[in-house]
Amino acid sequence: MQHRKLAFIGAGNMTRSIVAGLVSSGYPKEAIIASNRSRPKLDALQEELGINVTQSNDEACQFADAIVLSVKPQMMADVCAAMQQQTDFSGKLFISIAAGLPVSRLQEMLGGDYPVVRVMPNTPSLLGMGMSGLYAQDSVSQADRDYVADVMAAVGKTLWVEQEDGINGVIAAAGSSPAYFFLFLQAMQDECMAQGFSKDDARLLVQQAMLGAAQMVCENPQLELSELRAQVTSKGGTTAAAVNSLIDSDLQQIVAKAMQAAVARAEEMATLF
Ligand SMILES: NC(=O)C1=CN([C@@H]2O[C@H](COP(=O)(O)OP(=O)(O)OC[C@H]3O[C@@H](n4cnc5c(N)ncnc54)[C@H](OP(=O)(O)O)[C@@H]3O)[C@@H](O)[C@H]2O)C=CC1
Ligand SMILES: O=C(O)[C@@H]1CCC=N1
Repeated sequence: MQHRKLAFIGAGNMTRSIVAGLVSSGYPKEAIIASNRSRPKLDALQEELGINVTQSNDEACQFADAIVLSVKPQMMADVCAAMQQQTDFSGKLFISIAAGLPVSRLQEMLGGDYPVVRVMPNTPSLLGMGMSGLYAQDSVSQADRDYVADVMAAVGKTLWVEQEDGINGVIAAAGSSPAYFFLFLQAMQDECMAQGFSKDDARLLVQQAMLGAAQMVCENPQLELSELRAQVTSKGGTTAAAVNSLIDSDLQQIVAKAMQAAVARAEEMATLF
């Protein structure tokens, strides 16, 4: 992989997840810089990961060949407007991880048709277990595409989408979805506790079941998910009772509605910011 100088503008949860994954995969820490409005997150990144940090977005931008735009979508316009006053963006590659903001809007914010790759990552990148969707317009060079794909592959799996609105589908399926799984597990943990387990024991039970199930999914690509479920479900047994209860409560529809809400919000954000 090329080790271009890489800047992260905004050092919040997602930057931390990607940078930690990158550093542990061997990306040189001297080649990474992060900027942030306030100091504490920068100090933690410097101390724990050894990367360069600054409170000046301009300094980060000037240091780098590739710039990851990692502030909240509603902050993006102001951040880009301020940076373009101080820095010549020629020759720089932009990587936006912001939900909702299309390339055309990002280029407007940047003040020119600079190459932009949109990436929709998720926080398990921290552990090298991320899932990122990528999109670029045809004008983005193969070298730039390969670089961004390599960076994200260092922290997890990647999937290119052909159409830009595919990124909103990635948000619903992978960017936001760790939160759905955490919510599901929390509900299970709460019920375990209601059934008499301590909080720690309840967590152990549900997290290990989730991990084992996820591993079985990954290691059996030839088996449909419904088949894996069938293997747990004895006729007239306990799993059938639980699964039928979920089906009767229309889990399928609940999940579909939640994912559609994520897409709708991403579409709305494109009009708001
Ligand atoms: N969290 C997630 O799971 C995912 C997030 N994303 C996207 O990643 C982006 C960042 O999200 P996330 O990391 O969760 O958000 P956070 O709020 O954790 O991080 C945003 C960071 O930006 C900093 N910031 C705000 N204004 C400025 C500024 N003017 N200059 C420099 N830094 C600034 C904030 O600093 P301060 O500490 O001072 O407030 C904060 O640390 C968003 O666009 C989001 O859509 C994409 C996929 C998944
Ligand atoms: O909630 C959000 O908007 C961001 C994008 C995907 C995950 N977090």
